[in-house]
Amino acid sequence: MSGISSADGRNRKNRVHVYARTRPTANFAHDMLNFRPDGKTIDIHGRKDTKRGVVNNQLLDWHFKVDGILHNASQDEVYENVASRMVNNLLEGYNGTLMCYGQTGAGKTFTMTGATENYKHRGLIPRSLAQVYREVEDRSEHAITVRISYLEIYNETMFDLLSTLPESIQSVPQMTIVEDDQGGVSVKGLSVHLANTEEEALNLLFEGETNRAIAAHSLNSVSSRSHCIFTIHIESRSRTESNAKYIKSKLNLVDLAGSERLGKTGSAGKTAMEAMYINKSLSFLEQTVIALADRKREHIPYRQTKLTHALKDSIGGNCHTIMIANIWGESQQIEETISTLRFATRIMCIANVPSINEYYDPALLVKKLEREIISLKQELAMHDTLTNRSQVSYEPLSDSQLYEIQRQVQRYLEGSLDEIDIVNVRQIQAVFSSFKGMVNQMESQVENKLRAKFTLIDRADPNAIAAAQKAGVVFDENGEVSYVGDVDRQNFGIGIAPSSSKPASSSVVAARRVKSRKSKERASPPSKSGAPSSPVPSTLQTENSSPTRQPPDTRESMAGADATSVSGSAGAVGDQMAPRESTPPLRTVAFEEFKHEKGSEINRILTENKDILSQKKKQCRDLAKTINGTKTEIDTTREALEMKRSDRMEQGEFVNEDGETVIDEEEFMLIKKLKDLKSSYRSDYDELRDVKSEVQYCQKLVDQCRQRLIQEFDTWYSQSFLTTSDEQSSAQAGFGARLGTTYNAEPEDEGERFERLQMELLMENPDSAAFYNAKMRTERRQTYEAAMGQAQPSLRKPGTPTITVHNLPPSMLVQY
Ligand SMILES: Nc1ncnc2c1ncn2[C@@H]1O[C@H](COP(=O)(O)OP(=O)(O)OP(=O)(O)O)[C@@H](O)[C@H]1O
Repeated sequence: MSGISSADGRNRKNRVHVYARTRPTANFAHDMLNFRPDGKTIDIHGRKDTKRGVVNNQLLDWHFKVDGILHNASQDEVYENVASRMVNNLLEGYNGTLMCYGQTGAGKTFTMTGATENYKHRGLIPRSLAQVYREVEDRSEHAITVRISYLEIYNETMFDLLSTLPESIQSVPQMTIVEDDQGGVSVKGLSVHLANTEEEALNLLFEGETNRAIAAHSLNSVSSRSHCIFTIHIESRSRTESNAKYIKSKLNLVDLAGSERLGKTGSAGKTAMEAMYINKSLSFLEQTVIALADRKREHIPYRQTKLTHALKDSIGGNCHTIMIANIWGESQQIEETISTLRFATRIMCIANVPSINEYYDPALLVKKLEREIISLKQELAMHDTLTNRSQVSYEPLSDSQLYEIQRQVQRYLEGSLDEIDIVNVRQIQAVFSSFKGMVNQMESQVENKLRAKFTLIDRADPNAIAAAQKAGVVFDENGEVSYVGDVDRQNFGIGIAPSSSKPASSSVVAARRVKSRKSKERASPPSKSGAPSSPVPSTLQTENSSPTRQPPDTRESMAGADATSVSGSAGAVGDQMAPRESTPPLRTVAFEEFKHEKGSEINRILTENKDILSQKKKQCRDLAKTINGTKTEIDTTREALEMKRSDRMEQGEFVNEDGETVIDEEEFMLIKKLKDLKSSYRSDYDELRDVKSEVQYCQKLVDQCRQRLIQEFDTWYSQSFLTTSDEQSSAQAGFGARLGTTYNAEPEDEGERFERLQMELLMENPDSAAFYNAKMRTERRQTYEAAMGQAQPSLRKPGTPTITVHNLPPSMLVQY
């Protein structure tokens, strides 16, 4: 009978590799051990020996297939075949593990460390170190540090072979195996030594060897009874690229304790105990290997012993792993050989996917990103220069820039500015935040005003509801106000609390104590059925009848809350335009109509001025482009001229009889060109200054026209739709519907009224920026009006001649 042991995944590239190395012996059992010519298959023919027993009585022939057989191989050959590539990979950032496994005396230590007396016999560790330092030297573009650690596991206790040896096992400093987030393993308490040269590294190896615990053993007087892990740690950073990336890798060179079975050693006492620990850890290593090879297994019993735990990240995973199965080819050792090869072929089934261990230094990464930002900014600045947007800056906005943006937003809201100049993202953010700030400010102003006038009734508060009901307020089944009793209407006004003042669930009905109210006639009497049909002002009707309450313009609805006649947000446009006693049209809708009828002349002038303004702005942009082009040409010409001059100086100057320097034609042409360019630069620059002044002036005219249009509209609107003084005062209080809209008989202009209201509101806090802004605006307005004098177009009387921007001397604009 025969059986063949091999790895299921032997054709897979990414798996643990195994080489069988034989210990040379004069008594090699040629009749039992045969190596096939493929250099990979070992045939074993067992003799039935009932006295000694065989590994498996059923099988007499075994065939093991490994990755290579190193029979009578020199240390050099072993290194070249097994370790050389792995060391190369180590320097590239791959982790690697090289293990020697086999029975006591099979040559594990000889393979790993070698014989000290003969240089030729040095093992894998010193040879690996030599190659590491050769590679370090060859990779001068990298700053590579090499560190060494040497761990021994003896009877389940860990020793640091590179620190002072403890006097007894009790005084061994505690070391623990720790795992990081990426599954990496390290031994806490194990010293890791920097080794700058090969010599330093070899010294560490010898120091560790001297410290290695050695127990006398019946089979071999120098046999090691412990597992030893010699680790070379590499950290490599590029010297040329100043990036944050670096690699960190390690190569474990593991000399496992002898794997022979307890019975064979014939040991007793302390040595028997050692053998028990060794067998236990190797048997757990075997279990771990079996579990790792089984892809369905979820739990891998790494932690069962120190050995498997310490090697957790070194067998399989992202690491290159190679095992050398040391065998002793004598007939007496055949069972151990079979056992070793069995284990070795099992470990071949463990898959691994080696990968480079790259890390990022956070501090360097931040620095790198900062540098990248700077260079991107420079690139953007260059781009802006090329596209004539040189005024764009990517630095945080200064206080004065923020103030200017705030001012522009304010003017935009007032309607005196058409566009806000934005050239970069920071400005967009600042504009939005300015809008947000102003909306919040206005909301709280209106809310405060409402709170000053209304009593808010919380729907969740039964006492408040009862008090309101007592006063005549009727609530429907949804808790909405449906009716306000006639008697108490004299004392209570009704409104809806602003949505921002309370959460919707506890939203309130607001009842206001008013001085007097004569508009009872507007409230319809209760219907015949007794239920109040439409007794409340139109706002309430709209609010209550709407099945899903639309979010109206907050300011409009807040203004509406204060007035019985309001510009409601519901209803079709056509409805809004029809003059109704209780519901005037939406101001925006009415304004559109006004612009095309009553205010058409003012609107025409405004449009005309806006067109001129946009023409002037375009002219300004074109001129700036030309000027920038001329400037670039001046620079280039100047540079060429300077080069020409320095050439002339180098060659020696020609001077005529009058002592004047003689220049050649080319230099003369350059001088002439430079002169012409400078002159056109100057004249374009002057023109630009004038056009800029005209733009400023045009802007003012447009602003003024717009103000007049609004003012005229306000007058018309209040005369057409709002009749009683009571209603006018109510509408005035609702100024938030459109900033600064007024309904007085002698209307203030929009700006004045806004300023007045803002001043009133801000008097409580005169230090605030808004107060300062309002004050500044008033002063500016006064200056402006004084400067304009009679030149101001009268927009009240259509047909009055207006002054267009063309007629105004730039000097006057500059003064302004
Ligand atoms: N390939 C080899 N060439 C020459 N000598 C060898 C070879 N392999 C082993 N030996 C010799 O065999 C003896 C035992 O080897 P070694 O100590 O390396 O065995 P081991 O497997 O490490 O044993 P233990 O498990 O007890 O540590 C040593 O004297 C060593 O020099």
